[in-house]
Amino acid sequence: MTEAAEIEKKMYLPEIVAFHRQDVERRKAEADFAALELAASAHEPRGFARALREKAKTGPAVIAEIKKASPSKGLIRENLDPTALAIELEAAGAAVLSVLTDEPYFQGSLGNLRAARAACKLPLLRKDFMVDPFQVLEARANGADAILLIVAALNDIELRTLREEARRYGLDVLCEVHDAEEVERARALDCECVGVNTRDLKTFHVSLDRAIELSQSLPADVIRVAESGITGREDVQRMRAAGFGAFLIGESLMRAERPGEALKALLS
Ligand SMILES: O=P(O)(O)OC[C@@H](O)[C@@H](O)c1c[nH]c2ccccc12
Repeated sequence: MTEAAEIEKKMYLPEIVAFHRQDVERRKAEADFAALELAASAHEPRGFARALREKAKTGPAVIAEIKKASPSKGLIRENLDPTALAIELEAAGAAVLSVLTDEPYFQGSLGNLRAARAACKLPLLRKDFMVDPFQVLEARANGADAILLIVAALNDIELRTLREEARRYGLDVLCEVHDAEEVERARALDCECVGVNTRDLKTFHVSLDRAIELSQSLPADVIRVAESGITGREDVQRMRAAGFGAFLIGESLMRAERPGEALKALLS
């Protein structure tokens, strides 16, 4: 079997989502809801979409992602220090940050989210597989300003429920799509940001061209985010010319010895 066929057979997304559906039940059973609500109301959301929109007026708005590992790439950055990274990426000109909080597949944590929040003033995206409204409360309680909704992972009722919950908690939504049908399903949700993932989460195949094609059909009034596989200034410039205002960049920053310098080079 070819490597691509091997990966395709594994179908990571359904496996990851199934894990989170179970895990969230366990966490809910153990949760102190009063304490979470208190922590959530103590966090004043920093305005994720607003920061992206502002930055996109004058140049590429980068969502710099703090990510230690991934199912497709394995370990990306050993000894990942969310505090140092948040400081460095803020100084280098990131518009906002994305922090992986999935533990088993991306080696992230809610602790990393809290550390990033304490270390910088940038708005933060909780990057995880949201399947239950409980995770929205958890997101705000741990300092997130936005959540990710992956259209491929959820049915329309779940999407609507999670979107409403985000609104209730004052969090913005980055809605992730990767084909025309998903764009249509996303339209009804009226999210602040729509991200086209150039990486198909079922096969891990990356295609910037396909994302560029899809950018034409995105709703006009949203912040258009190009996600994944962006490695250089040329990629950013090409995607920007195609109508993307914001860029979600993880691996190419996390592999750099000095992620701040790598970000500055991307923005130069
Ligand atoms: O590391 P990259 O190729 O620059 O990609 C970042 C981001 O787009 C990617 O991590 C991502 C996009 N959608 C996701 C959903 C879940 C977890 C991770 C992701």
